Amino acid sequence: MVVEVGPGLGSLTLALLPAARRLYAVEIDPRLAARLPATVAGHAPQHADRLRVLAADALRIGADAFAEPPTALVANLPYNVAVPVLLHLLSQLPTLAHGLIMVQQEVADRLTAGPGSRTYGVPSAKLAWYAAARSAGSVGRSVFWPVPNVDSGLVAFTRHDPPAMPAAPAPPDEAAPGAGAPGATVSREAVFAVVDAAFAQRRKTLRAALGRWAGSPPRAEQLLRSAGVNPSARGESLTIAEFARIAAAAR
Ligand SMILES: C[S@@+](CC[C@H](N)C(=O)[O-])C[C@H]1O[C@@H](n2cnc3c(N)ncnc32)[C@H](O)[C@@H]1O
Repeated sequence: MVVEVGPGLGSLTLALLPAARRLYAVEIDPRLAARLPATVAGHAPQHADRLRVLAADALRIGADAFAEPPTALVANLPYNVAVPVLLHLLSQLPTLAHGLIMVQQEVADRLTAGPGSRTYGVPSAKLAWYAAARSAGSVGRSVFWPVPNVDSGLVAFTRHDPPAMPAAPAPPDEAAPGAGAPGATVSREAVFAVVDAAFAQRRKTLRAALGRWAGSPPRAEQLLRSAGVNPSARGESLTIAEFARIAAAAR
């Protein structure tokens, strides 16, 4: 059960159909969406019954649009909305277990970067909440016509469970109630709010960058300590598990 976002004229669609039991092609342009069945009927008639075209915006689509739960995303993602589309689909389609996407090379670098890397940021940390991602190669601009002014990169991902909350390392009098308790859960929205705040001012220490989010820098420092995170660190050095611990400390 494959989802392809932005099939356009259908060149990738035609390559995917032999390998997919069902292919949901999500295309925002109604003229391109309307042409796709005829393209497939003309070039791959033996697989035409596998295709389902959804004339829709991938940024707004939900699980109810799919008659069968999709398990894989394979797409040459529209470059201007690649990250929001990827994160939206991972949030809306819990059955999406893995995928291979082509995006602009800079975006591929950001999606696959780990903590401490210059390119590690909001897309890397948020994707890490959902999945393990790795670079799966690069595609030079010269293979496209017209030649674009960017290179492209392939990103492969495999969904994993969100980080588990470990026991709070701080003494009980410093810890917020319930912070970091074993097995405790924290919402994705709460974790992503910490990620957004930390990277909004990525050059600042977490104590300063999270000041507004926490209410004040001293309160941010208190929460960071109870989460076992150095208040002098910067967001770019934190794993998604550490962001989750900070969010848990604030509950
Ligand atoms: C980079 S082209 C890819 C075309 C084709 N997949 C290929 O590999 O040659 C982007 C395609 O995504 C579509 N698109 C752009 N934004 C979209 C969105 N939010 N939801 C669904 N499709 C979108 C465009 O209409 C276009 O067909």
